[in-house]
Amino acid sequence: MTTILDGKKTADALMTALTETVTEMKARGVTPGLAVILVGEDPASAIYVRNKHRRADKIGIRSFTIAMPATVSEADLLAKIAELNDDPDVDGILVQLPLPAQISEAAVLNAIAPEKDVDGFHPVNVGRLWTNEPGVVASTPFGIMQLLKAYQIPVAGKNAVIVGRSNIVGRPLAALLLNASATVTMTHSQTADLAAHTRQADLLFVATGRPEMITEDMVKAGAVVVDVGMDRNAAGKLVGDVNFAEVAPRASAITPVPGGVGPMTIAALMMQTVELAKRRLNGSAK
Ligand SMILES: Nc1nc(=O)c2c([nH]1)NC[C@@H]1CN(c3ccc(C(=O)N[C@@H](CCC(=O)O)C(=O)O)cc3)C=[N+]21
Repeated sequence: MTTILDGKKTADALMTALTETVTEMKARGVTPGLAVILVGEDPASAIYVRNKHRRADKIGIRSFTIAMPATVSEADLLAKIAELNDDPDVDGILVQLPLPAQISEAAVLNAIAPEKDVDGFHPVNVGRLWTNEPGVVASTPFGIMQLLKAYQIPVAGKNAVIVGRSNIVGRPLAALLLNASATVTMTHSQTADLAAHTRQADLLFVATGRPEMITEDMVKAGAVVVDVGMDRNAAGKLVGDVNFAEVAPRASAITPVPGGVGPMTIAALMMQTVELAKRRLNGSAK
């Protein structure tokens, strides 16, 4: 029997608990505030923006999107970030990726104040993560760790294999798994004999953006499979990076798409926005 790792249900439960925290914070005069900057029209980003605001409204977080045209200049985007860095009502700032080609992603991520960097993409927060110091962590990997925890899936000593080395998923996930004492293998588009690696995985994480690329023969029987993909297949249906129909019967547990990692990413973002806002209650400078 395969366990379906239900991200929607798990996120709902986490958010119910968080609503209580937010209610208490508001009574003490602090409403957590999240600013999202969306440049242009990436479809995955649009889904993310919509679901984020829905979730924030439900739990009492003040969230707003600043939409900028795909043609915006880097200088204008940086000026907007500077304004949000100085806005005392904004606890978290998130710039949706990817950005259009004329804008340097590094310049933008460096411009966000590390204390407001709710995505954990600023080099200071990346450094904290890799040195296992407390800090903000990218929402998708953080959400995945919360999902494993909710299902009491052991991580320490397990062979964790990650397919995909992006800055927003693969790399920070590797750090979190390492901090949780897994034995971590990073694989990517240039890995020789990918299947030889994935077949060793007790825990397999896939974040490549290649629809249904992980097939049954690439998975060890009884593995836990976490699918970070959000792709459209040839028929236009939303699918993950894992061929669910083939792989699910072989796995001990697996995330669905949709309803797996996506809702957990949003839950993680809300949790971290509230964590950043708590500093206002404690009166520390920001
Ligand atoms: N700075 C930055 N951080 C990100 O974390 C980031 C980003 N930029 N850019 C875009 C991608 C995409 N992303 C999603 C998260 C959740 C869902 C989500 O809620 N999915 C649901 C709903 C799917 C649906 O409604 O069709 C699900 O999987 O069940 C989708 C997409 C975060 N990303």
